[in-house]
Amino acid sequence: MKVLKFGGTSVGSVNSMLNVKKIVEAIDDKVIVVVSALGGITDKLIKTSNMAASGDSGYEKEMKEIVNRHIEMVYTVIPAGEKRELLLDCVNELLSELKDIFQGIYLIRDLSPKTSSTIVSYGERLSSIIVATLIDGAQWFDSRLFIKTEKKHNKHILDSELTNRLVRETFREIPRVSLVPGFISSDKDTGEVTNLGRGGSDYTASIIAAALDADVLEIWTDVDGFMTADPRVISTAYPITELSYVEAMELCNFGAKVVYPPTIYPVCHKNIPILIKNTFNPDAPGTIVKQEADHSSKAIKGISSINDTCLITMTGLGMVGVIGVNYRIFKTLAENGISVFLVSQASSENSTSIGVRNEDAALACKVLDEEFAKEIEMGEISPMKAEGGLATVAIVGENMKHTPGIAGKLFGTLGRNGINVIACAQGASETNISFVVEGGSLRKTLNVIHDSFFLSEYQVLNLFICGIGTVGHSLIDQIHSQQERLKQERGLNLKIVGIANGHKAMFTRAGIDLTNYREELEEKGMPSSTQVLHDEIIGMNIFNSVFVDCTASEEIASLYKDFLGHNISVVAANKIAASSDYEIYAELKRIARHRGVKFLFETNVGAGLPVINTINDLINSGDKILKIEAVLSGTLNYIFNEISADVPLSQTIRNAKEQGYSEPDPRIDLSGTDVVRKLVILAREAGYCLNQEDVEKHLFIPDSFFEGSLDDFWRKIPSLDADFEARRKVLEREGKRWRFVARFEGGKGVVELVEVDRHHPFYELAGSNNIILLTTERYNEYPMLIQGYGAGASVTAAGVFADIMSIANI
Ligand SMILES: NC(=O)C1=CN([C@@H]2O[C@H](COP(=O)(O)OP(=O)(O)OC[C@H]3O[C@@H](n4cnc5c(N)ncnc54)[C@H](OP(=O)(O)O)[C@@H]3O)[C@@H](O)[C@H]2O)C=CC1
Ligand SMILES: N[C@@H](CC=O)C(=O)O
Repeated sequence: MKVLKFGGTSVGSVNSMLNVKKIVEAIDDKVIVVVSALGGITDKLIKTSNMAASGDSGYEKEMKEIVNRHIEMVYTVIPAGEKRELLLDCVNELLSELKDIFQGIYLIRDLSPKTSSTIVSYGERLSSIIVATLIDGAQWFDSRLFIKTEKKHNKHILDSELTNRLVRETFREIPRVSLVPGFISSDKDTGEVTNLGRGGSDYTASIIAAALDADVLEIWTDVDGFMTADPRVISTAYPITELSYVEAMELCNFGAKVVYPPTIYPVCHKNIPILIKNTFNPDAPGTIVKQEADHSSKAIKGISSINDTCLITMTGLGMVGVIGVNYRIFKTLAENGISVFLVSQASSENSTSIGVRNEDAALACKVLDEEFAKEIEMGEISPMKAEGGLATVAIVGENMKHTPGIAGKLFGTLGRNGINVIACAQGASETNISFVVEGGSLRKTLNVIHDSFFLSEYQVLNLFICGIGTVGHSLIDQIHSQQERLKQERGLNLKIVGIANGHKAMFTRAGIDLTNYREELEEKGMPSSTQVLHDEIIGMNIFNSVFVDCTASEEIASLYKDFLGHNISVVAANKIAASSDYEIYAELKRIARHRGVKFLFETNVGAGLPVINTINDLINSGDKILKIEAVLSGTLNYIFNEISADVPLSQTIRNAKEQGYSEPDPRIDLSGTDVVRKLVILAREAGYCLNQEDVEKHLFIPDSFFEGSLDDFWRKIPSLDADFEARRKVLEREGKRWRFVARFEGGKGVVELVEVDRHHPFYELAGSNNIILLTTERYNEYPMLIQGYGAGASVTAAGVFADIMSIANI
């Protein structure tokens, strides 16, 4: 025998009603069907009662709507004929009783709890007779006759013993289909109508299932079962196939409103499984709740949350070692009907925090301040401190028991994403870890935990790409072409959630489709500005996020500090920050370390060559960099390799720009600034404190060429062509080549144009290549040499990509 319960949404519309009929009639076994009121009717009954009691004649309109809803339902789901007429008689009679009760309330302006209970009972009484008529051969039973309550502490509590006996007597002979109104009951002494509380229809079904030893209790609702997290917040949440009774209890007690919490106990006691099914998607497997749920699966089964938390904290040295303080706190709160859902006490006993709903906070503080008035007056305890606008999150799962590292993983993940845990609690049962965070962090918190505990086969990195020129565009292309492979083979979901250039910016949590991102940015992007980027990226408060700077902008570099401070890693092709004032460089590194995020800029020197990582590896293993000698400018090396009798200096500069080697403003390369920046960065990474102004520069283009605008520069530069050609010829005759060399030794840096002969290691350096010679304590007689492409779109983008991958750490 099965007990099926259909909730308000399942009997709320014509289609869902017909689904209920189909589901029940398809069952071969005997079945007891418990139904709630038509969706929304209980709320409407309460609202209409309150209106009538307050003398608002608008109650009549509400009543009319209640009447119409039921009559229309009868006309649409029950075919014309004798059955419908009989049903209409019953429905009209109930509705007319209800109308009279409302009128009475309106006249005397009084609404007693007893009348309220009577009124809400009409919802289930009406819905159940409609469904009983709809389902072929169904027999209707009045649950007020066998679900009995007694009054305790001013509340109507189920009398289990009496109810069980009456249920067994009522269903001594179980018809093929029985129809029972859920939620409603009656007082065992007075016979007055009572109820089992909002959501009580689940409980009715569970009581009947347990009393009659049903094979299964099926709860038919409007979702596919218990979900791993709130699907309105977590788009990747999915139904949980199996839960133990304890796990289900933990989840539904705390946020997940799939089942009314008291429902679990009666069936758990009898070891009857609960199957949660979706009336609107009956083919979905749903969630099965039973004694022993699958232990081989993930450590946590679900995440629940309440975005309505106020933390009340009581502190004071006067609490330390004093017996009975907690007893007084909970007694006082209980006496005032305040429910506490989280308790956290320091082992020093000098502070206790309790989580209550925001609406209860003022009263809780007041009654506790009164209870501890003496201690507060003596200064032994401080007045209660209430911190509202918080959210409580719980992770639940029986597999957490005796599994080390779950709390570590949880709090580590939260910390890395800059989520501050205000209070936490874990019971010794180890099936639930609850913690409190700022309300504004709830979405990020749920995403972070869901991603790390449920989607671990797909680690997500959320990328904001700023700058889509030579490097940025190539990077996006590379990511686009590797996205699927990384997902399948490496379990990494690289999601670009923001793209910006100097004019437009676009952001989306779901990830940008990279096929036509340029057109989309142009058409749909919002105007871009440093402030917009700052506010949008921090405002999105998205987990595992990385800001990728492919601009050469000083303003964009000035954002890193705030991004790192908000736990957003930074990957920069832009050299401005790492080569700016030493204090800024050091502070950015400090913030990144402190926040547990990364500030990476490998491509700042030698594009995709592993220069900075190599220096870091040498230093970390105890080596010391004694000397750096290098050609660090791809542009300048290209120019000095390309210049010839046919290709003058000015043309080589234009060619370097076209090849994507030079800076957005090539004067940065030609003035030696780019190389100075690189040398400063290398020296700093090698452990020296060097600033750009400390580097000695011997340039080959007069300073006057860098004055004025970029257009002025392009106009003036051909005037140097003849002189350079004359000097080049002399050099050629001598069998030498120009190399722009950067040197750092003994704390001093120099950049200069050097004429090298064929014996020099830099002589053969082709194209835009870079070369770096590192003399260290270990690599002394024979320095370490790193050589290869030192500029260009694809190699630089690949270097940025490698930095991103090292954040993913896979
Ligand atoms: N090219 C190379 O070989 C290497 C380059 N780098 C570094 O990479 C960076 C990018 O170089 P590259 O791709 O060649 O430069 P590009 O000039 O080709 O591209 C720069 C991009 O940055 C955007 N941008 C500029 N200012 C802003 C701003 N304030 N806000 C948002 N976006 C902005 C530009 O947008 P818009 O077009 O709208 O102005 C453009 O999309 C530089 O810092 C460079 O030093 C590092 C190693 C090698
Ligand atoms: N403009 C730079 C590009 C790499 O940093 C260069 O020419 O080396």
